[in-house]
Amino acid sequence: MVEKYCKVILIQKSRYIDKKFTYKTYLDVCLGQIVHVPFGRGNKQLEAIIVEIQEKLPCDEDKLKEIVSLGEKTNLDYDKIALAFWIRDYYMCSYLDALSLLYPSQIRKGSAKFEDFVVLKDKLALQLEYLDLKTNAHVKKYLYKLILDNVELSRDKLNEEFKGKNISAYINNLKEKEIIEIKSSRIFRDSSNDNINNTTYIRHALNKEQNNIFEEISDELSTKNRPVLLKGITGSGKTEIYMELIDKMIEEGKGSIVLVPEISLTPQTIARFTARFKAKVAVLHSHLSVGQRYDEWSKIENIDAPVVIGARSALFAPVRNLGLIVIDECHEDAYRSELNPKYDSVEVACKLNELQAVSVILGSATPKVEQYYKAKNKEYKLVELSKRANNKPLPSIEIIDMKEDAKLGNLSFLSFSLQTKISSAMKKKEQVILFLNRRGYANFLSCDSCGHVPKCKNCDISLTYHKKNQTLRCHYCNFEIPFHKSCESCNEGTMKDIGIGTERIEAEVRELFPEAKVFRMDKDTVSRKNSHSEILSAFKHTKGAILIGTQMIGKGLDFPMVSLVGVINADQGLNAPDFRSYERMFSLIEQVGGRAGRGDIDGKVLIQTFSPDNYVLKYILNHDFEGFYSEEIKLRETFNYLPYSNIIRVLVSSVNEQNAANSSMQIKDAIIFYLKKKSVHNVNIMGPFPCLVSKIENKYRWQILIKDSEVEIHLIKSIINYILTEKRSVVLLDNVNASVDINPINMV
Ligand SMILES: Nc1ncnc2c1ncn2[C@@H]1O[C@H](COP(=O)(O)OP(=O)(O)OP(=O)(O)O)[C@@H](O)[C@H]1O
Ligand SMILES: [Zn+2]
Repeated sequence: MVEKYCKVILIQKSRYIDKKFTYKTYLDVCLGQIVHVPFGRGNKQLEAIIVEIQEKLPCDEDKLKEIVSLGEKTNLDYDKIALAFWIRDYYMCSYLDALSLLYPSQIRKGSAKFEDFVVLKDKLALQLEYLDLKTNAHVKKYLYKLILDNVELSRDKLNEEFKGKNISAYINNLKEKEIIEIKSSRIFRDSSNDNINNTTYIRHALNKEQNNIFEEISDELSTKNRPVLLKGITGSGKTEIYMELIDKMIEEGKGSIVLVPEISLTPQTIARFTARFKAKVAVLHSHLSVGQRYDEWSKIENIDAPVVIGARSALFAPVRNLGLIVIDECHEDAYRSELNPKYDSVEVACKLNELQAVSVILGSATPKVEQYYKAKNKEYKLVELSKRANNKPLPSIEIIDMKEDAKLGNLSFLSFSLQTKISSAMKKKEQVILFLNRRGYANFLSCDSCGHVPKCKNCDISLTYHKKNQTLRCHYCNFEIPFHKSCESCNEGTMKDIGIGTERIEAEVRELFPEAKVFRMDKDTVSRKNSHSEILSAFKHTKGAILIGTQMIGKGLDFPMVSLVGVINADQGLNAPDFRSYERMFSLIEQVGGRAGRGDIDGKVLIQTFSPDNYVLKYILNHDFEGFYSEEIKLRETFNYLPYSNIIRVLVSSVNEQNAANSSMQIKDAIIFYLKKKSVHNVNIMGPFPCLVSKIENKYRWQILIKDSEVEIHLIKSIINYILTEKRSVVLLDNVNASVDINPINMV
């Protein structure tokens, strides 16, 4: 028997043993297989995944231990393992975290479901038995009839049908006589969404502009195959082009993956795909049970040229012969994981393009500045759709200075102008969308006597007032306390509400427009399964309706009756300490505004602001992405932000504040020490300092920010990696955790 040498990754959470270990074996192993290995001095048996197999003895390894036994085989092949290793290096996570993306523990835990079926073997014999039955043998008669009428009957369904009656004896009797047999078959758990399946879809032939773009993309994919950035204004018909490309893949026998920012927010888009590609489609919802997810995965493995639709993790679905990845609304932050590994689906997809020549299409009306920069620099192929599919113009935009309104004595959160436009839309039975990216009634409460602001007991954040439930709620950890009108701190003052949320806008709109049908869509109204699509479908079918919502309503909605979109507060989020805040403002407003005027009626967007001179608004006014980009990229260059440099954020957290602070100091010292050893002195290291939200869920949070403009990012990363694994016990005090984020989207 030949001896083989396997490098394995232990299935253990500890960062200390996040390395490849070599074992020898005489067993018949394969790559990606789970094995049991002896580990440590006590030779404790642990599970591990094989990531490399060699036939030659690695020279630096003597006295190798031997694999004890074999476990299940997985879908992890050479390509997948290579991708996981890249993810580990790039995003600085553990091997196990990276491998778990491609072989999730949920899939590991799941199992196929089997059910017993009654199968008719001898029809004639059963017919004879049936004729012999006594007239009052009702149960038996009904049972025999069912079996005669159906080729196969699920045993569970039969039990349900004959609830309370024992039919086992009858079935056993037929089995003994060899009239029927019992067969066990695999069944797939139902994971479909009724609202999605009931939608009708009309297939459009591509118009001339779409067709040109389709040809251009096809050309690129068949020759150079760089990632393609499809920049198309809202309503330009990007989705139709994706579908045409997918059709092409199917013809070639290749599978496709379509990523959408959030499955539940895009029922319309999913419905279009399901209606067009039918049984080829597998939808990976985020709320699938372990069993349902397991079944969807095996379905995907077994469909020829499947079309998988899902949120960011669907990128790792087990599609055989993957040909195309489409990332719709590629500017969305949702493509970035905030849990370890903190990967970015767009970057990983582009890596797949490089490693495995998978075609990648990134679609957006407002790509991220760094994405557009890559397209301009020919790293991506840039193609543009500049007209709406139905040739209608983009909605016209008006900016409302709320300071002027206040001078006129308007105390409402809706400007006079917006009120007038809403009422005219209501008279014409058109529809209106009002956008405010904050839920709840008021941002927070403050005592009018002592100024006390109720805060979360677990997080360093003020509580948001939810009027309907009369509660104060933490939007980070959901901690809740009942609302009291009088101040609990000074016992004298009264609590006043400050700022606005969607709940308050809803109340105001109902008061101002009592005739209108009002819908609200935010995290508080969509907690139930399917409630997103229920609200959207109700809105769609109601004339003269107003939909109020957070960023949830900005994605992919295509309602022809919407003539007016109101942005309640354009200034929101602009003061966040984040270099991306202008870019976010531009794309949010452009996207939400893009919901107006998609049908035959002209669209209008009203933007309320207290700072009408903000330069971003100037570009929004003319739908001028190009202008916005050229101004923004200059700022990025001046201040040395992405794409001109990378930011590495080391986040250190602990229940003990002092330990978090001290550990982050030690990490920083260690980074400087090792950089000096490499004779590197000019790295820009900021901090450590407490995060903007300095405590979440009882954990104190400190951070170090490193900007690499001069030095190779690989060097800094490898140093941090070394410190957080090899020197972990030295730099991290008790109960302290550290994680790394490359170019984080969230800096709080
Ligand atoms: N060739 C066509 N002929 C007629 N109608 C079309 C055509 N292509 C697309 N449409 C329609 O135009 C509308 C917009 O198309 P689609 O949703 O694909 O655009 P989009 O660019 O993905 O939009 P957004 O980014 O704003 O969500 C849809 O109602 C779609 O059915
Ligand atoms: Zn909290």
